[in-house]
Amino acid sequence: ALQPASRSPPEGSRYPPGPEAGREHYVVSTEKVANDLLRERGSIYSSRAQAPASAQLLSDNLRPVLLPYNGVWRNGRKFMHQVANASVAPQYHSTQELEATRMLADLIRDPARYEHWFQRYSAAVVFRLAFGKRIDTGDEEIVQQIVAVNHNLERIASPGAYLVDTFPILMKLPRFLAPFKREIEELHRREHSLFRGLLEDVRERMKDGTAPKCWERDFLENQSEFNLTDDEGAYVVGTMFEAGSGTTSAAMMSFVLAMVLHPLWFRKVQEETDSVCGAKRMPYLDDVRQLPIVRAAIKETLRWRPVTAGGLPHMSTKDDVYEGLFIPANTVIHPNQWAIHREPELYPQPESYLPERWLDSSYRTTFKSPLSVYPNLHNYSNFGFGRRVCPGQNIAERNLYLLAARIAWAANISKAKDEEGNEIDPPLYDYTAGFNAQPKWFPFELQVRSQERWAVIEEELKRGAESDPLK
Ligand code: HEM
Repeated sequence: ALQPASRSPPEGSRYPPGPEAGREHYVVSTEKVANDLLRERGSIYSSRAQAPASAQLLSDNLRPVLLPYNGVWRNGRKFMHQVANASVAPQYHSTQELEATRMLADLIRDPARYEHWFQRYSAAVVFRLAFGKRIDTGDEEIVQQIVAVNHNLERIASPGAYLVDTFPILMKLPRFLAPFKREIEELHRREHSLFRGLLEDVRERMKDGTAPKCWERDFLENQSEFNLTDDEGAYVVGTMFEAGSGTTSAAMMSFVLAMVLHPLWFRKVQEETDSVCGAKRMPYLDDVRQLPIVRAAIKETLRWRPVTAGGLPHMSTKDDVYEGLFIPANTVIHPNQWAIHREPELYPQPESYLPERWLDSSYRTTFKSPLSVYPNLHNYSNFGFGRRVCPGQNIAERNLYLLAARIAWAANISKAKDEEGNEIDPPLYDYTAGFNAQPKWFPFELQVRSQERWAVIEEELKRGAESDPLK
């Protein structure tokens, strides 16, 4: 369950282990050990290794996801919790529902671009919450810039991308001898001015009373309480947006893959949404309580194809002993989610997509009642561990249920057919290697279930546009 990693991070992990010299790495492959160390001993195992290229040069020690266990991280974390949890209150339901309707309409009109729609609308939800702006009427250029920031982070944080992560002594080179410094610092300037620009934009709109309630405004109104500088606050909000959009869309792509490969489960999800909502209205967030099959299908998707497959590594800050094993300070612990979610004692037939393991009481290690509450994603290892656990998990959870329920309610999904009418099986595992593991584009068919349902979507689009506070 706890294996030395001989300095190589697990497959799928895209965050670098940091300066290598003499550093120990352990890969954790059971939930118990991950919880024992990262959660129960959270005061020791909640830091991150500081890779010079991504944490220092690109982020200037401002990006919360990469920060060590220090005061800036703690202050940022408090803010993130507060705003993310406030954002799932009932008055924000319509925000997620409106964007979900838009996504559904675009997906039905042009299913082949499903990757684009998932990305765009996962981003749209967080964009609204973070900056009080609609992504479709907002500045398209800003959206593109944020996508570029994400790409840069992924590239620069990839293990082996920059020699300076292996030999931190290279940081001592003067700028004129270190092209990598000039290159990455330029990228930092760009992302810094983008994040600050978004903050200043809300500050300006607050002056004339046109800034809607959003995370940036919450920050500016309570800045002294959160004890964060303008730069720190801008990075907290900016990187919540960054961490929140790609992850949710990656999970949705795996959900569609699961449904194409398991048509019986897709049928069950459809039957459930039909029995709760009928044909005359689509599912809403308030219906989620009554949709255990939808929740199970999502939970099983995340188990079967965890988004952060290699897990985000934590680093210890003190010497420790675990079951007789000495773990020195500054050890990097990789919670390998791929393995954690395939522990056969907890998940029999781990390679199979079996939503029933969350719904049927004969699955003793996973089933929990009542089904109006379980399954859910609370404390689910997919979102990490302990003090570093994903602060956006509640937002992600609602988005995933809502999108899954609505796709099933609105459309039929099936395998694509070749010219001779034979079904095309999408590959079981052909995933991107990035930080967010997602299936590469695959063909499938998606059609609206009836004109009646399409009319409901169009009506809802109209109604949503009229009542949208950001219109
Ligand atoms: C399916 C969707 C998502 C998945 C699977 C996911 C997963 C994760 C994981 C595994 C971590 C690392 C936790 C650890 O170190 O133990 C993390 C951290 C983080 N996530 Fe998420 N996440 C998702 C959605 C979101 C959303 C919607 C937001 C924001 C609105 C968000 C914001 C963050 C931030 C800011 C961190 C860094 C926390 C820190 O280092 O203290 N995530 N997420």
